[in-house]
Formats: sequence, structure tokens, C-alpha cells
Amino acid sequence: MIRARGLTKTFSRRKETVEAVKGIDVDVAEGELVAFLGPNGAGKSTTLRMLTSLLEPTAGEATVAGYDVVTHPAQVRARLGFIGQGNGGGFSYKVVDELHNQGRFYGLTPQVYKERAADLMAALELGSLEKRSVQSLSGGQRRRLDVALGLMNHPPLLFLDEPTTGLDPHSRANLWGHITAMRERYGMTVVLTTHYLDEADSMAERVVVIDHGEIIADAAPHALKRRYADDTLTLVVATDDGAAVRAALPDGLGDVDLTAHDAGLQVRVGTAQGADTLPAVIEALRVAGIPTTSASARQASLDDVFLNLTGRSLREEAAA
Ligand SMILES: Nc1ncnc2c1ncn2[C@@H]1O[C@H](COP(=O)(O)OP(=O)(O)OP(=O)(O)O)[C@@H](O)[C@H]1O
Repeated sequence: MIRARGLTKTFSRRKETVEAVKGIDVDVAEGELVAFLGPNGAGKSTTLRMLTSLLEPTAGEATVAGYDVVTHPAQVRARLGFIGQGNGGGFSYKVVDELHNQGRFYGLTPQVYKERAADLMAALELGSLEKRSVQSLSGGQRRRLDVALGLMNHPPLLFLDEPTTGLDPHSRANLWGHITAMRERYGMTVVLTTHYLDEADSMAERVVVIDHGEIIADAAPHALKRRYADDTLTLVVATDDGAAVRAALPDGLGDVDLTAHDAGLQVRVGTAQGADTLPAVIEALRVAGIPTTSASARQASLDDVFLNLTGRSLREEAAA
């Protein structure tokens, strides 16, 4: 559905040059749900704008839905829905008029656009709001309208630029429910950008991590975590004998860090074997005569992945 090679965008403003996207290669197959994850300014929006033919690449090439984005922008645009940051709704228009206008824009007949608008308003829980003006909608309702607008031409490919930014957790979950349902209903390929780690982790089948205009990792969330980050086991054991603890732990468990604790020692292990090895670790210590007084396991997160790849925490950057 998407094939990009060496896609590059350099912005030049006065004497300043910004290499926003530095030659990325990416393929997206039909039906995939892919999230571009990265901090502010990483180049996510610029990539999306090139793939949607809104911005001409400085170098490289991209084919989207079978058409070159530079030589056939109209064909590309006819096959995709794009929901950008902020929203394009005319503020004083009614919800239903916005959708009808969008249908006209795509050259649909009145019968078709009215049917689609009614269908999408029902599916996205906008039916009771159809006569409301866009400016009177809440943030979550407005984003649902944006999704409806993006789907009026029944695109095989939907791009969403930070669809949930600024929404509260309930509205985010609600919007995701709708995006997932729309995807199942229309069998769309979905490409989105986000800087919410938990969202990329739980919703995307594939995460493309982008930093400083380059793709630094590209895989399913669980595969990224397995490859680039360890789960952490933390135990407190009732002994001061660090050598005995190390000897008792299963071979190849991972890096062990011991610190003094009121009750004995605190044992921290970064393990590639997974958080679910904790019971076996406690049992191995028990067999060696070392009682465990407390234990916890923490699964690696996509933030650990980002931290290990870049030395920076995406969570802290997003909060900054
Ligand atoms: N029109 C422009 N002119 C000059 N620089 C630009 C322009 N558009 C983007 N940039 C710069 O390109 C870089 C990448 O920006 P981009 O918007 O693609 O990042 P992003 O990953 O989408 O970030 P965000 O999460 O904040 O939207 C940034 O340094 C940005 O300032």
C-alpha cells in the first residue's frame, strides 16, 4: 500500500536549514495498522505530509496506493483519507453540512454523500449532534467528526496525524474504539502518528520509531520490547550473603544488581527471559535456603525501548 525509499525533506528558512526527514525507507502492507512514534519535531508529520502528497519531498520517492506521490498527487489523494492535527471543520457549519460538503468535494452524488454521512454519523455516535455547529462540539466529538470527514470517500488508506492529542483518557479510548471499528468495517490500512507510548503499545500492530528524521526501529511492540529492552525483577531477600544470592539465581537470567536493604538485600535483575520468570527465581532462592520477603516484576515498556535506543526518555520529552 505504501512504499517509500530515501524519502527526504529539508526545509530552508533564511540561513537555517532543517533536515526534517533524512532518507527514510518504509513499506506498509494492505490492511496494516502502523504507528509512527517519536518525540516532538522527530519528523512524523512531515513524513505523513509527503506520503499524502501535501508536501513535495526534497529527495527520494514514495508510491501510495499504487501512485507516485509527486507525479500523481490527485490519484493518491483520491485514495486516502487524511486527518491532520487540529481540525479543518468550518466552525459555524452544522455537523451534517460539513459531511455533505466533504462529499461534494469528492464529487459524490447527493444520494451517495447523504447515505454515507448518515451511516458515518451513526457509526461514530454523531447522530444526535448532526444539527449542532462544529464550534459547539467537545474536543472528542470534534475528533470523531474529523474521522467521519476523513472517511467520506471510503478510502482504502487512512492517515491520522496525532488523532488523540489533547483528549482526555476516556475520549482517547472512545476514539480508538471507533477507529478500530471503522477499520474492521472498511478493511482500511491505517497509518497514524502519536507520541503516546501506551497508545502505540496497545493499539498498533507495528510501531515505526522515528527520531531526528530517521527510522531507528520498526517492529511489533512486543518484538521491539523483546529486542531492545529487558523486563525487571525486583526482590528483597533475607540474607546479607550476596555471593550466595548470585550462585542461587538461574543461569543466564540477566544482569544482577545487589544493594543493601533493611531486611537483607535488594536484588534487581534486568532479564530478557521475561517478567514471568519471577516464580522460578523465588523457587531457586528458596531451594538455596534464601527466603524472599517481597518481589515484583515490571514488563519493559516502549519508553524503555526508546531510552535504550536513544539515551533519552520519550515520556519525559513528551511531558516537557
Ligand atoms: N514548514 C516548515 N518550515 C521549517 N521547518 C519545518 C517546517 N515544518 C516542519 N519543520 C521542522 O521539521 C522538523 C520535523 O517536524 P515535524 O512536524 O515533522 O515533527 P513531528 O515529529 O511531527 O513533531 P510533532 O509531534 O511536534 O508534531 C522540526 O524541526 C520542525 O520544526
